[in-house]
Amino acid sequence: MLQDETVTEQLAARLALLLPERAVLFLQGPLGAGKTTFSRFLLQALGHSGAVKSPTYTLVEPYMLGARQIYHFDLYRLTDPEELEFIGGRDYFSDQAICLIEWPEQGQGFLPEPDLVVQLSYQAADDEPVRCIEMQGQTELGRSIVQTMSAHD
Ligand SMILES: Nc1ncnc2c1ncn2[C@@H]1O[C@H](COP(=O)(O)OP(=O)(O)OP(=O)(O)O)[C@@H](O)[C@H]1O
Repeated sequence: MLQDETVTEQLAARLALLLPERAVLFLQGPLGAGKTTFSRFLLQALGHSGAVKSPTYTLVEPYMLGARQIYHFDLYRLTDPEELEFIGGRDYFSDQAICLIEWPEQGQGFLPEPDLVVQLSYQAADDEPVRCIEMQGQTELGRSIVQTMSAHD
């Protein structure tokens, strides 16, 4: 699916409506593909107002939105997945929370199975950047989210 910011915002808003209190989302794609932008739109759709801090240095940024706990991870700077242990990773993942995880490849072996993989890609074509977002459901929850979203495409 081709994406500009408005389409990305709408997609994130639709996804937000379908997320239960506990879900694990992997946000994958190369540098600059739009992972943080997608996270920002999703957090805003879940009720966050104001800036979204990039958790590149802190690894994780927590949000309490209404009754919902959300953890936004950026694991780009993780050199060893075991570092997640030191920041209390297992507690985050066992919580009743929505975990948005950028660069999940860096946490391999330590992260829970994702419900949904959001794959973002970016290509420069004739000066016009072309962005795509694909969603893949990996659990029953993830598959039902993808099915519901595709039904309204
Ligand atoms: N759907 C979109 N439409 C237009 N511009 C976008 C879109 N998504 C992201 N951008 C722009 O692309 C740039 C990179 O986006 P972003 O920081 O979200 O990428 P990222 O994948 O998180 O990068 P990194 O891996 O470096 O953290 C930003 O300038 C952002 O405004």
